[in-house]
Amino acid sequence: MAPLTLAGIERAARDQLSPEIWDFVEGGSGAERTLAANREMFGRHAFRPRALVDVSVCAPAVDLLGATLQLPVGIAPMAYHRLVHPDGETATARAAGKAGALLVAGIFASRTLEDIAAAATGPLWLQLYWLRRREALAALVERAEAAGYAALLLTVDAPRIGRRLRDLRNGFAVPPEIRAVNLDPALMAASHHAGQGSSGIAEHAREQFDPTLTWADLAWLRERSRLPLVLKGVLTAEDARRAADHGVDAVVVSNHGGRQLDGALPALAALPEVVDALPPHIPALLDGGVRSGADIAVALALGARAVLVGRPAFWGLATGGEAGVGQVLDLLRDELEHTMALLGRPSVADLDRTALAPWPV
Ligand SMILES: Cc1cc2nc3c(=O)[nH]c(=O)nc-3n(C[C@H](O)[C@H](O)[C@H](O)COP(=O)(O)O)c2cc1C
Ligand SMILES: CC(C)CC(=O)C(=O)O
Repeated sequence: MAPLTLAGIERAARDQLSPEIWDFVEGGSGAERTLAANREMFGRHAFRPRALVDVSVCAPAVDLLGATLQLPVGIAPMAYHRLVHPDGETATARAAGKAGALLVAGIFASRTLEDIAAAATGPLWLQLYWLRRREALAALVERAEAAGYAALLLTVDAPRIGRRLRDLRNGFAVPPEIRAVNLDPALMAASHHAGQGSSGIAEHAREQFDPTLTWADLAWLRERSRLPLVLKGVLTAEDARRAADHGVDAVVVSNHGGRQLDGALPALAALPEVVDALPPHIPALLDGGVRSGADIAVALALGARAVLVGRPAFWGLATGGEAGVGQVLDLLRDELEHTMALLGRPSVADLDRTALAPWPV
C-alpha cells in the first residue's frame, strides 16, 4: 500500500541510506532544540472550522513573484541530491514540475544548472551562498539567467556552518563521486575530506564562505542580475524591515531546518512578526518542520504565501527517485485540500488567522 503519511516515507528512506548520510540529512546543530521546536510549534495551533461552506472545489493555487504555483509548496534548496539518489536534482525538478510546485536548486547541486533547468517544467530558482570567490558567484548568476531561472535566493543564516554534532562524530565528508558540479573542483576540495573532529562541510564553509557579508553587499548582486532577489534565513521583524528597505522581493522565514543556530526561534513562531513587518507586496515563505498538508494550512493561515519542504523531498528521492518526490508532493496536496475542505476554507484567500486558535491545553 502507498504510504499514508510523510512519516511512512521517512521510515522507508532511513532503510535505504547509510547511517552517515542519514545523519547528514536528518541532523540539526547543537542539542537539536531548534530542529525539534520547528515541529512542535505546529502542534500549538488548533483549527477553527467553519460549517456550511461550499467546499466542492478546493484550490490551493497561489501567485509568487509573477508565477502561479498550483501547490503553495516549494522544494527547499538542498546540497547534493545525488547523495540520496543517482538521478539527483533532475528527478526532483521533474517531480516538482508535475506537481505544480517550485524547486529551489542549491548552489551545491550535483547536476548542472542547465540539466536541472531542462528537466524543470515549473518555476525554478537558484540558491546562493556568499562565496569569497565572487567571480564564481558572478558566473553562476550569469548561467542561471541564461538557463531561465526565475529568481535568485541568497541564504543569509550561514556565515559559517552550525555545529552539527552528528557530522562531527561521523567525520562526515561528501563522497568523492558526488560533486558540486557547478563550481570549480578546486573550490570544493575541502568538502570531500573531514579533518580530525570536523566535517568536510564545515571545513569547506570555513575556507570558502565569506562571513563579511552585510546588507550593503546586496547591491553587488542587484548590479549583476535583474532577477528577483529572495533572502532565506530571516527570523525577526527588524531584518524583515531591512530586507524591504533594501528592495528584496521575498523572504524565507527559516532557521535552516535547525541546522544553523541551535536555540534560534522556531520558524513558525517567527512567521507572524516577519509577515507583520513586511509591506503587503513582499511575500514571506516559511520552511522548517512542514510535514503535512495540515502544517501547510497553518503556515498559510499565519501569513506565509507558500512553504518550502527540505528533508521530505530527500525521503521521497531516496525511496523512489522522481516518483518518490512526486509521492511526497501528491500527499501534501491531498492533505492540504482535505484540510481546506474540512476547515470550510476552500481557497488560500480564506486561510487567515481566524482559521486558528491556540491549542487549548
Ligand atoms: C540535507 C540538507 C541540505 C541542505 N542544504 C542547503 C543548502 O545548500 N542551502 C540552503 O540554503 N539550505 C540548505 N538546507 C536547508 C533547507 O533549505 C531548509 O531550510 C530546511 O531543510 C527546511 O527544513 P525541513 O528540512 O524541516 O523542511 C539543507 C537542508 C538539508 C536537510
Ligand atoms: C553543503 C552545506 C553547506 C549545505 C547546507 O546548507 C546544509 O547542509 O544545511
